[in-house]
Amino acid sequence: MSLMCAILQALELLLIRNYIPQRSFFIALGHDEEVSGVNGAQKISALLQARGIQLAFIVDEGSFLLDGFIPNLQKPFAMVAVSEKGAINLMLQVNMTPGHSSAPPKETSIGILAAAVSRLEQTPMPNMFGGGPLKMALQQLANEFPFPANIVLSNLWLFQPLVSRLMERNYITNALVRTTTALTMFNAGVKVNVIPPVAQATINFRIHPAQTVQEVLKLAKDIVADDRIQFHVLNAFDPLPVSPSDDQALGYQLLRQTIQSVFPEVNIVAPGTCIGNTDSRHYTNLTTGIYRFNPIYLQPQSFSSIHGINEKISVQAYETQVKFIFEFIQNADADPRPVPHLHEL
Ligand SMILES: CCCCCCCCCCCCCCCCCC(=O)N[C@@H](Cc1ccccc1)C(=O)O
Repeated sequence: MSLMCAILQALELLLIRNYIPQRSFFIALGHDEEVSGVNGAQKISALLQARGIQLAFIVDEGSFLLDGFIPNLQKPFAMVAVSEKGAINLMLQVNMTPGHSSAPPKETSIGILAAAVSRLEQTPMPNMFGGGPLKMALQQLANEFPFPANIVLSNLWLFQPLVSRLMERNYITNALVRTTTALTMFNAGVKVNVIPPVAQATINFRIHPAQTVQEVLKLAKDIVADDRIQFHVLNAFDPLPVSPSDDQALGYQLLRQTIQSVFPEVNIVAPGTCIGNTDSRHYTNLTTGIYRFNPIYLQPQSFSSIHGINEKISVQAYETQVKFIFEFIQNADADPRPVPHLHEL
């Protein structure tokens, strides 16, 4: 929400200064991002496609200036998400004969389903470290760590098994190395003394970039391993393609340039994966350059306030968001050629 306001406020500032852009900019603000974007972003994207429009790149929310997410890394760094996890909303259902609770059968629909979802929760999907942009990000960050972490991260060919295990230790970095399994809904029973005929549970999987919907469904079926349980895929999509982040990648380099100008204290801009989903996934038909970055600092302690209690942004952080968008639009307008990244010796 704050990013949307910052975009509008930055545009207002540009208008006040009579700014006339050289290239075309499209501002697409969907009204239903939090409930899938099907009637907003998806329709906007279809309309632009019907008008024959191709985009150089797009920028959306989804990643931040990260501060304190990796132990021993003292300084914050900017993570521009060049990919986004896929997702499956899977409904499991058990149908059993209803009856009087005074003489219950050995197993009920609730018991069977509870055991199945518990097996899913207790059996994490495989650790896929090395199969997405994360490895590249850690290699770029290596020199920011003190000894011996710098040596470990510079030699992932040797230490990959160790680092992949360390990433599992907290639930946020864990989400970067595997498909996550979240039990989000459970419905069964309407009366205290009736054995319910139907029990339903919904599981929200977020798919690691190195896996597909079909692979995750197969793993889930193998874990559940109970023919009495029906699988209903409510909706699903594969992880998003990885957008370029090399020296020629216009959108990525413009973000890097603007981050270095607005946040001079940040040394590293690294590519990453967005663990949530954004409206940007509806625009893959218009560009191969999709970048997710919100120019604010995020600390682990404020992560739980996203979609949680007391979600907030400081006035100063909001002002910096506006400044970032204001500069970014002008940087993107200045020169169509990418700004090369200067490697330090
Ligand atoms: C090298 C270590 C780095 C540590 C990385 C830490 C990353 C922490 C940042 C993660 C924040 C992710 C927030 C993404 C915003 C997503 C917005 C959102 O909530 N979208 C909904 C969209 C949706 C999708 C499908 C149905 C309904 C809504 C979502 O649930 O993903």
